[in-house]
Amino acid sequence: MSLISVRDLVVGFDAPAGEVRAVRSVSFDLAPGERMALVGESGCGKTTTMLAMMGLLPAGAHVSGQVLLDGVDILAGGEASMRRHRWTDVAMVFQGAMNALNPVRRVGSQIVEAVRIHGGSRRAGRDRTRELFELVGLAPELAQRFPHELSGGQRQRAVIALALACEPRVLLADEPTTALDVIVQHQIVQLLRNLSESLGLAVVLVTHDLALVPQLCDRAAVMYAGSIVENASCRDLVGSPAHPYARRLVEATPDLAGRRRLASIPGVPPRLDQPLFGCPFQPRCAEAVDRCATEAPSLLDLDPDRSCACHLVGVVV
Ligand SMILES: Nc1ncnc2c1ncn2[C@@H]1O[C@H](COP(=O)(O)OP(=O)(O)OP(=O)(O)O)[C@@H](O)[C@H]1O
Repeated sequence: MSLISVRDLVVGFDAPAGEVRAVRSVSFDLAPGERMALVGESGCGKTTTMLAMMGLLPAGAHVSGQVLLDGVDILAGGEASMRRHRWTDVAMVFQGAMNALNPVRRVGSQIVEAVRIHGGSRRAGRDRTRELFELVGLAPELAQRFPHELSGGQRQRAVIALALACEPRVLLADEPTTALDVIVQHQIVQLLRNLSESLGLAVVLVTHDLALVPQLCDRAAVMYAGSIVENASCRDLVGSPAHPYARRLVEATPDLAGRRRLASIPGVPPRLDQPLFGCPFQPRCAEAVDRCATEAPSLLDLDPDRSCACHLVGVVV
């Protein structure tokens, strides 16, 4: 059985011009220790999906669908149920988290506090901090430092340690390497991989940088305008992307495109506060046919390991 399954997740936000439908029926499953990426351009609904899984959407958000943990829908029980599972079962490293540590408190004390909030003693918090620092590759004495006394990479390790304080089974990592140089990026990705392997931690990596994905993940779901348009193993997605948008993403990623000519993706994603007709990628798709403008494609299985939402895939691509 899956550890965590997202089923038909829909999220809308009230906005002056009408409801912003940020997530449109997203579904995926994650087994213990599995690592999946959620990839796509800015604004396609990646962060909103993660916040919904944490029960941390802002007021005014409408959510439907299910988040099944061990087969039980944790969304259905409202905030009380989310509070039981947040941090202890599902934890998140937020976008820009390196700046999210409390600047006036020593790093170690922030982890002690997290353990205490969840019922542990101060002593247990200190022991856990030592354990976590070792786990994320930080020298124990760094626990006494303030966040500004750490390097960017050390801060991100501390943020990951904080997220792991209550031994979650699922870690949602939202752009965890943004603002880090390439070498440190690689180290953080390596750390997440080691943690996943040694702890059996399931990881969702949210990123717009497809080049990072094969370094960490087994599979990737490509999101466009609030929907998953392709879900495949990293090897298939990078080696032979099926959806035209996924192909453009691969071509637009220097490290993956190799010596291939780099192509940018012309046009912009559709507004999410307007009704969408047909395939949302159709206005930007060089291969679109008449049907694409009027009929929304469903996400269909191409084989047991890959699904894709495109009228052309499996026909003439
Ligand atoms: N609180 C909110 N109120 C209204 N609209 C919102 C709110 N939060 C997000 N949105 C909109 O929802 C859509 C999806 O945003 P989201 O942040 O999930 O995308 P993303 O793929 O994570 O992008 P990024 O990589 O830039 O974070 C965007 O159009 C965004 O403007």
